[in-house]
Amino acid sequence: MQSDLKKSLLTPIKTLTYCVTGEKTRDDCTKHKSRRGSKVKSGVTHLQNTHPMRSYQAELERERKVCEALTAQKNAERAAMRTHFRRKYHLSKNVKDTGRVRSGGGKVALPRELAQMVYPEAPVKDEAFGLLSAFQGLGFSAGIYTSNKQPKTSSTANTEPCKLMLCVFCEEKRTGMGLGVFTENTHVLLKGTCWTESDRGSMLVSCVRVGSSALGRSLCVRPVIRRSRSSAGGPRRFQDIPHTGSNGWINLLRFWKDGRFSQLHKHMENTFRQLGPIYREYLGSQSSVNIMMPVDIGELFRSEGLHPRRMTLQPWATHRETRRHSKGVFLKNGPEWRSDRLLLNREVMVSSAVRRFLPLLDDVAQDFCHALRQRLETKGVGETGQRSLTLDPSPDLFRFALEASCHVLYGERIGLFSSKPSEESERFIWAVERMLATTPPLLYLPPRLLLRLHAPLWTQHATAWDHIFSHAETRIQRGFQRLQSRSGGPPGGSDERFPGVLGQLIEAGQLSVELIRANITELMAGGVDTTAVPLQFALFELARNPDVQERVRTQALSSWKQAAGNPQKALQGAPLLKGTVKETLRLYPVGITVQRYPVKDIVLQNYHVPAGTLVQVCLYPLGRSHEVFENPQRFDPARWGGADRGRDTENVTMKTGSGGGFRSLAFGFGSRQCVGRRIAENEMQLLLLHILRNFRLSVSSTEELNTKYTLILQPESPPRITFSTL
Ligand code: HEM
Repeated sequence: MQSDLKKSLLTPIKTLTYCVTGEKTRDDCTKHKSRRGSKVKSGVTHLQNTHPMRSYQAELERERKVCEALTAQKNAERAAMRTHFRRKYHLSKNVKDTGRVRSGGGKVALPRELAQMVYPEAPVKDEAFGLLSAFQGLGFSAGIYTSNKQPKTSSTANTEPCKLMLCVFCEEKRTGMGLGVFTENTHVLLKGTCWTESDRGSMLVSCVRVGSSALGRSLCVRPVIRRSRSSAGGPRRFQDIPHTGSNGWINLLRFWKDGRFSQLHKHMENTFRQLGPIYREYLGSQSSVNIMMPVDIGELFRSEGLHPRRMTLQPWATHRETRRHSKGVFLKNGPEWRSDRLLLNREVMVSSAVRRFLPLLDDVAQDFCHALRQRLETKGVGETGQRSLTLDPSPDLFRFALEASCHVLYGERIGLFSSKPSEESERFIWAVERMLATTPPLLYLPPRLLLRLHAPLWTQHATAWDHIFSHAETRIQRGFQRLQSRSGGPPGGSDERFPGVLGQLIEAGQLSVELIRANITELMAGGVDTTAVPLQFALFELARNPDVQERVRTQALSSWKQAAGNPQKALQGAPLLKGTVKETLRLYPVGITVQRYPVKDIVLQNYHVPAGTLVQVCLYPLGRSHEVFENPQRFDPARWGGADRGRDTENVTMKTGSGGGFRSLAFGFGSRQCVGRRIAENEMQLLLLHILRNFRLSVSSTEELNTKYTLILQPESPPRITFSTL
């Protein structure tokens, strides 16, 4: 019975197997088919039960299980990381985490490097980046350091054991996830990319995840990728631009936690080193593409359009809106900006305007030196005529900048070099400093919400602005009265003195009173710290480079002599003074970025960047880049061509097509560049001229100055400088 049953079942199965495998002749098959007639059909329904199909299905099932296990493991890893970071940063709990960890088998075996990051024994260098890169291998959107779509790499190739590496370019040791060994070109970076010593900028090495080998193993390094600008496929996609993590809020949290806002310039420099000459950054709700190479800046400049736009400083704009003040050129955009800007250019940018205000700046600079000489005589040490005094010059420089601004803008001296400067002026300086310091943290928060909440940060910011406005208002009122009394005077007896930019604007009568007020207040607010701070850096650099100081002095003295008291001629004959200002701003750019929204799609570093993207030119890394400047650490005013008198080689090297220019950008570029540029440049050069004529500068330590960023770049603590009479 049993054997009968076996036979009756096995025979059709065998026959069908032959049909499928072809082990027997086709004839057999057909013979059988014809013999069994309609039964064949029912045989086909059993096809799935045949041996090869069963094994195939079993294999599929095995693979599915492996796949599920891998996914569970991957999810569990992510969950473990999330839990870790949630705990660490006190973020709200996600119920999925425990579920995922359970589905991953309860005990999640993290790759060794990952485990080290989650439970570090010793903090790794550059921890914040380590945390970010921890997400990289997991394909977790919050922290990918290189482009989010990495090219696939064969898992067999170049998977070498991970080790501690030394990057020959930045000479930093790298540890953590994604480390790999790369033999051919000697060095490799774990987080993203690095330029090789021999071919910086074009050879990139990046970490990629290699299929399932990333689970339980480290990431591996793929071979050098040559990035060709003329790649046959055209520019790469915007999404492929390397970035510092796609979750802006996590990035923002990290920025706050690490106090990275005050070191934004250094952060940018490091990020370029790690990711190459272009990267994207998400911070809170903002995102930008950051660049630093002159060739890219040239490209950006050519796409800025007729009404170039910068990133709006929202806290400033909100202050104007809530107080119902008009906005000046700094905050305006479009045709409105352009018409105001053209009128202002006439009063502060064109050479006839410069000729008008130069003598006023010269007066203030000479008075500064006179007051300092007197102080040396009374408080300095040494014999009469050879006195020296060591001091922190920053309070004096702030007073100088305010006095100079008031003289040029209002045509008024406010007596800040007297032994007892007015309290009102001191309060103004304090208000500008407060306003600048409270701006960066407010940039990433909604000011109107803070206003409603009466947040102290917002209150401080708004109060500082109110103070700046009331200071300007008093002077503007006085300016109007002065002009009225002047126009009411006897015919022919009018006062021919320069009435200041304010007076010029009133006389021209093309801007409304409200717009004059808005613009003059902006010029006042923008004109003090921006010049006082670079002057600190300039004095420090001259003091710690005595040879440079001597060369600049020699040229300045001879030019001053020849100019016979004409400040304009004196500056023209001493281009090293201009070089000193440029060199100072190269190393210590006041505003660390210049931003633009291109009006058309552009290609930067062979990546497509759509119109309307916020692109930031990062001035600090640019000024210190070996790619752009020879020996960038050296303070060398002659690099700008001042050694042979009267030539401004910046213009000579300004080859827009090749990006040959676009190296000295502290004042921005194009039609939207700093409107106070001519005031600032001349003010600083004249002060340096008179200081070098009067004093020898020295410092006790030639160590680098630590810097911090509070909307402007400034020394962490002001340098002390010794002034000795010549
Ligand atoms: C060393 C000193 C200074 C530096 C480095 C500096 C830098 C800058 C930069 C980078 C910009 C943006 C330019 C752009 O987007 O292309 C700017 C804009 C501006 N600066 Fe300055 N600045 C300085 C001094 C001054 C002074 C003395 C004043 C006023 C007297 C001033 C008033 C302004 C104003 C009103 C704008 C907005 C211009 C516009 O949007 O049209 N700055 N400055």
